[in-house]
Amino acid sequence: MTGAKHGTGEESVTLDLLKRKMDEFAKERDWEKFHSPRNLLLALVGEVGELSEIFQWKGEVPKGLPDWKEEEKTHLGEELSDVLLYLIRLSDICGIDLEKAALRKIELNALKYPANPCKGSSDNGGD
Ligand SMILES: Nc1ccn([C@H]2C[C@H](O)[C@@H](COP(=O)(O)OP(=O)(O)OP(=O)(O)O)O2)c(=O)n1
Repeated sequence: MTGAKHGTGEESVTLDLLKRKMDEFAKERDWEKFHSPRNLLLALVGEVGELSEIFQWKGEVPKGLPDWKEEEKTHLGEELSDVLLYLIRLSDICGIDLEKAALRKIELNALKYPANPCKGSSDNGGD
């Protein structure tokens, strides 16, 4: 599996690269039969639960998590990754181009929430 390079010898990470790696992972294990839309959605929600547990009962935490131990941050990175990977896989299995859909959604968000009236206010009149 190859991805674009930036001359550093390291693959540049894109949603497409992660999508292909997840596809390869499932194929190598003959797990495609388990990666149905519903199963993937439930797996995604389960991982969101595991992500939530990390923050559970901690109260508000400062940005950058300055007081967290390295292993806590590593664990956080793992759970964030599980959520991302299942989301990418779910999108792929549903035939959704997530890169395109997300860019389009950002454009729609900007139309719905024009910068000037919304600036500095979270009471933006959205749904
Ligand atoms: N049928 C499966 C099982 C796992 N994975 C991949 C996607 C996730 O990135 C990760 C999830 O693995 P686990 O279910 O073992 O979950 P955790 O890694 O969170 O382990 P645990 O729940 O023990 O903390 O593995 C997958 O693609 N398809």
